[in-house]
Amino acid sequence: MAKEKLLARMERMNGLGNKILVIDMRGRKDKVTPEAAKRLNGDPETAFDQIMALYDPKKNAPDGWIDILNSDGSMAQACGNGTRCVVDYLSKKNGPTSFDFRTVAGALHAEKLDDGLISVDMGSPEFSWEKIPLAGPAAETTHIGLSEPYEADPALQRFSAVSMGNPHAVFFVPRDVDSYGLEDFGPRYERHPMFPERANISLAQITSPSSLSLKTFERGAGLTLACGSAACAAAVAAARTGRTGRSVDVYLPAGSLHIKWRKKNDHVIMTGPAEYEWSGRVDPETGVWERK
Ligand SMILES: N[C@@H](CCC[C@H](N)C(=O)O)C(=O)O
Repeated sequence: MAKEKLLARMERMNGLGNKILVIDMRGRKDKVTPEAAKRLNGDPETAFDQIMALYDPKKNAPDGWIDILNSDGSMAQACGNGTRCVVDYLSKKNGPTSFDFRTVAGALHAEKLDDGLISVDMGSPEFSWEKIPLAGPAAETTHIGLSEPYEADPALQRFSAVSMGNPHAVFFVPRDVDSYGLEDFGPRYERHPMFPERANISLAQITSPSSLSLKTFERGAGLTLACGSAACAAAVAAARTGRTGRSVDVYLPAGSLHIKWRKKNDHVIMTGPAEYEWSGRVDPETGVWERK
């Protein structure tokens, strides 16, 4: 008789509505495959924005290595909301409150705070066109003119580019972020020839020197209710262009994230909630799953 495959523990969570699956791969040799990701996303019960696959600790990552998969099966270098979900999962299970992970983008430190919120050190932003990356030289990445094809509205023809480990284009808009039809042009902008690795496309409306509203069409996942790395990118771009200070609340449909861009070490600290929904088990190769 064929040996039954050992399923991996899977937690359905969300970070301000950003749909996350945490898959605990510690103690295993196999990997969560892009095929499994696509299958899980195709099922309405497990459809997600990102999978956070937690592997055994590696050098300089005492709490584990994290692979991030988008819902189209592609890999991402950063996921702020997903990182908070991993911290919530581990702090409930084992009790610790301070974590050091690693991803393809490097070290990732996070902490569960006394009030239940979770802070993630998202590292330093990068502004050079090669690192974002953009397709060609841009001396000043604070104000970049989008080449055609673009939307008729002038606010949608100029962006700030930031890498938070992953590529972000932030368009500062004068009106409510919901009034622009991001769902229509997001797919085209995500794959615009100026972004060789595609990009997360955000609309940001400044609402005060310490707050902004944000809507994001995520690379590899589409329109989502929240994107933590985009919140960091928008906050950094806003401060860099003098629109806000370095400490802001970023408002999303399900609540807000606090973003602080530290002067002392250039790191961006994102603080917000994570929410558990349900638990299950999954075959990481095929994406066949069951609810506990
Ligand atoms: N939702 C995430 C960002 C996920 C990665 C992104 N789609 C990409 O491909 O870069 C977040 O909370 O940061």
